[in-house]
Amino acid sequence: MAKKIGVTMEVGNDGVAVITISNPPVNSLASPIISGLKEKFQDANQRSDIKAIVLTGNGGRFSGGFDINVFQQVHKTGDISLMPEVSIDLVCNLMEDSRKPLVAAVEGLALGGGLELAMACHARVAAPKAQLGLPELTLGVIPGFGAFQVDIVRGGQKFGLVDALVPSGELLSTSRKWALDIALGRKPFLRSLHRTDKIGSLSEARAILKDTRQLAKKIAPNMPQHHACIDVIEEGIVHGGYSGVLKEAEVFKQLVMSDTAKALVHVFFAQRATSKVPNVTDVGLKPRPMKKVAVIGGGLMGSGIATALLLSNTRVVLKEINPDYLQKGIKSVEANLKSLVSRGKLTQDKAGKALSLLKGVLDYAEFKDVDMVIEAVIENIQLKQKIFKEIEEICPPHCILASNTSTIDLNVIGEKLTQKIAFPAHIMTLLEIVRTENTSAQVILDLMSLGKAIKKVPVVVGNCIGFAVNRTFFPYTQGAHMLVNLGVDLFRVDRVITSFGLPLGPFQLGDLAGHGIGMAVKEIYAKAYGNRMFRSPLTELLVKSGRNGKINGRGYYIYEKGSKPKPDSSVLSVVEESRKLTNIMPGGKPISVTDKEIVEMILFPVVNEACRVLDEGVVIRASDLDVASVLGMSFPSYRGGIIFWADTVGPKYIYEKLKRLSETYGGFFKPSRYLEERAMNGMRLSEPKASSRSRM
Ligand SMILES: C[C@H](O)CC(=O)SCCNC(=O)CCNC(=O)[C@H](O)C(C)(C)COP(=O)(O)OP(=O)(O)OC[C@H]1O[C@@H](n2cnc3c(N)ncnc32)[C@H](O)[C@@H]1OP(=O)(O)O
Repeated sequence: MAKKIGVTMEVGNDGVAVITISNPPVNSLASPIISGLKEKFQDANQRSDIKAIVLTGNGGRFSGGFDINVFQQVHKTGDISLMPEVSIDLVCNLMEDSRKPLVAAVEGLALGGGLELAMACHARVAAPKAQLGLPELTLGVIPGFGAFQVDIVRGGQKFGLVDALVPSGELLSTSRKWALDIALGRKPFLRSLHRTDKIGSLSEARAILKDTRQLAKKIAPNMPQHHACIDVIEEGIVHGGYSGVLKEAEVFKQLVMSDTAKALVHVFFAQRATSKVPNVTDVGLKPRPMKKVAVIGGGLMGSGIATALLLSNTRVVLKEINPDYLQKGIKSVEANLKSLVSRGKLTQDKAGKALSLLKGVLDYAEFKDVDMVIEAVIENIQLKQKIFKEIEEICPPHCILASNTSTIDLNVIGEKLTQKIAFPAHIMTLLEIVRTENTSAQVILDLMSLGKAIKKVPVVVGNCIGFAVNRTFFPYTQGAHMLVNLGVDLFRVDRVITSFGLPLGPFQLGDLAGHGIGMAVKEIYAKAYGNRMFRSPLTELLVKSGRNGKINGRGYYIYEKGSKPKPDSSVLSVVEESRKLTNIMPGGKPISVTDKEIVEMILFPVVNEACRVLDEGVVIRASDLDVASVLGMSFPSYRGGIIFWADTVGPKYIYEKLKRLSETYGGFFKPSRYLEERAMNGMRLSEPKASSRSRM
């Protein structure tokens, strides 16, 4: 059925016009909707049989905001005139200043521009599950339809954003009545832009803005939209609402064209593209429900996975090898739930309900009717092989067998193994679903659906050591070790990388993961990709000196309860030992590098490996790797993900830099064939290949 896109107006006998936005699935404010709204409001204002107006959305959703596809078109064409004029023409002139009262009847989503339209009305009536929000900052822009100005005068969301909350079935009737009451003078006719009663004195406002600017500088240093919104608010406070609206429209257009907006809009669509898997989601299959899932291993990973499943209402059987470990596993699940409750993210009731779905076991008896098994034991090939051999006999034929390994080849773990799913931690949003030759389209679909149910973003990838994310990022630590062995200060490296936008520098990340694990993982990568590894003895020396990382309070940093990690200057003797052993400093003297060079020596090898991942068809499309890098490695989303960023920097530049570095420092930096080809042919890394060599 064709989508019905448009704006309708129906006028009732009571003299109230109901204007309805219709643009499935989220009633986004595409250009025809905006022109439709202008036309209907003009009409309603002119018609003498209309006393008042109600604005609403079709299909149980008010509006998901401005049409983000338009941002994408502006980015592709560079033509800002594609942005329709909304804030003055529609929001101020036709809505705010309308002679007839307007009431928003809000059900479901009212986001971004959608909420702004509701705020331009003279009152808002909402149904209980309405979701109101201004997510524009996550797209690199600010609310551009006048929201900030209205919000300032309203005194923020908590105070009076919604005038009444009514059951869904009464939403329209109450809104109509409310609109008529305003028209008849029984309720106040409030035009927000004219109000000043909720704004404090200028000096108070300036003090708040000063603090907010400092906060934005601290938490969002690389994101211009956070700073811009403070400027726009200030304009409204100092020079009045209309001035604010004009400034907002001007700044909005500048921000739409910014690199940050380009990157964030790319990530928005890239994330949605991950749910489209050729021959899986387009062949009419339906996901099967996962009612009962077994998790083997109650450690950090296993208990995290169990928590996520329980929260999605799935029965979980948690298997451990002895009562002690089982008790620990159950306690970890309880602690995870408790922490959600204490942070206000879960009610006590729901936590209790989730826990009642958990059953701890020490044998496989419960496995005979499970829909899926997720193995989450330590990274030991023999142990994993033994487990899968045992459960293959017991589980029902439809059961999906999955491993949570992050490094081991799935084909080595078990012949009948249909799946690997990676949950880096229960707090991470990425879910890598690794497809082997044995994995059917149905199983992939089932796992994608389960992934969404547990609020993860599933990305389907091919089988290789490290899969998509860990494989792409294995050179991350090595580049950092190379720099330190060349004489660069390790704490400076961490500082430079965090100011680039990663939450942790490579050394602090190593501390967090634990250096014992780091050593084991390094061996696995050395076996698979040894010809392009930089072998640094630093991790081994660190472990030898009793520094296992955060886990024992000491790594490159000192970890004390209740305080931030402190750089440990005594680790420098370990670093010196490593430098002596590698002996790579030219002429025995530390090299001198700029901050930019530090970023390049660490992240260009990552881009190089990402190119191999693309070349081998480990991901379906380049943008999947962007999403995986953002959600799995916390690569800054405002840089668009690893491939998007590399395309912004330029494949030719990266190729030439790596070539020069490889001539000086060896094979670790040698450009890959894919990168070389793209650089030579002036192609972007993200452009699809003519013929694809896929691992899926
Ligand atoms: C001037 C203004 O101030 C500027 C703005 O308004 S900017 C826009 C502000 N709005 C937003 O940021 C909301 C963005 N959307 C979302 O967060 C989520 O899509 C949602 C919460 C609305 C719905 O989530 P969910 O139900 O999981 O569905 P989801 O898969 O994300 O979206 C369904 C489809 O709607 C599309 N969509 C969602 N919001 C859209 C929007 N604002 N514009 C265009 N398309 C949109 C998605 O791309 C997706 O398309 P697809 O099926 O072709 O992939």
